[in-house]
Amino acid sequence: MAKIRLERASVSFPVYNAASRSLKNRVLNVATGGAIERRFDGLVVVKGLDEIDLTIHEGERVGLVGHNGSGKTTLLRLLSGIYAPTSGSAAIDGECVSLINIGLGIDPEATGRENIRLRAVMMGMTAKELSSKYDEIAEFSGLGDFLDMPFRTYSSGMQLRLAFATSTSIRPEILIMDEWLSTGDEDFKDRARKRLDEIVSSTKILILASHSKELLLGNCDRLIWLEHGRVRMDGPAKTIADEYFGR
Ligand SMILES: Nc1ncnc2c1ncn2[C@@H]1O[C@H](COP(=O)(O)OP(=O)(O)OP(=O)(O)O)[C@@H](O)[C@H]1O
Repeated sequence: MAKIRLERASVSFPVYNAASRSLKNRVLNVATGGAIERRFDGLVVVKGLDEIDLTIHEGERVGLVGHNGSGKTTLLRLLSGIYAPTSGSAAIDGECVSLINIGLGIDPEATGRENIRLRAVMMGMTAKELSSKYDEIAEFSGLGDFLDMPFRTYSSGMQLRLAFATSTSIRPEILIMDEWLSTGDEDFKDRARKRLDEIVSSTKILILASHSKELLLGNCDRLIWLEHGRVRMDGPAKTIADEYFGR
């Protein structure tokens, strides 16, 4: 069973060149950002996430909302295994794929074909899995002969096609997203939307951070409202969306 469990999980960022003398130990009176603190040894740290307790079970579709800097991306990165908690614990059970940065692992000098392989390895695909999916990825990209050209020669839409085709080729148990990837020309947009719907509906756990009420209500049944790196509210999507966005 896929499952996520965070216990008092914090992620803090040390900032070595902060103009720390100007930092007042003020109460948080702005909506944005995590808490900025000066540690006992004088170092300034930003608390991206502050002692989060969270359990997500198989079958849940969870949306993250919150103002800029409230900790959404930090939480997605923690759940994807990009960050480890600086204190507390994070147990992620299940094969997890993050579509947060689909360009990760791309080498601009390598060809499209080589980049499909690079990205696949980064996503944890085995050689056998890749060989069974390779032709489908190449075809979905619609890049034809350009697959033998270096990635740097691609237009931005072509770059996206390749990264998207590769990143959405597996069906993970846990899917992590922060935007609906649907750029590209009309033809690709349509196909991309369909493929994304497929991967979203087959995943056992979805975590989606967004500022769009429509997107969140359309895809999530539970919403978590983050504020200053803490959970402000957690509950049924509609209830929390009404509170956060207003009715
Ligand atoms: N690499 C970093 N170094 C220092 N501070 C960071 C770093 N990454 C994030 N933070 C801080 O952690 C806090 C949470 O940031 P995060 O990116 O998680 O917010 P967010 O909710 O995704 O915001 P947005 O909606 O603007 O994308 C912010 O105060 C930010 O300044």
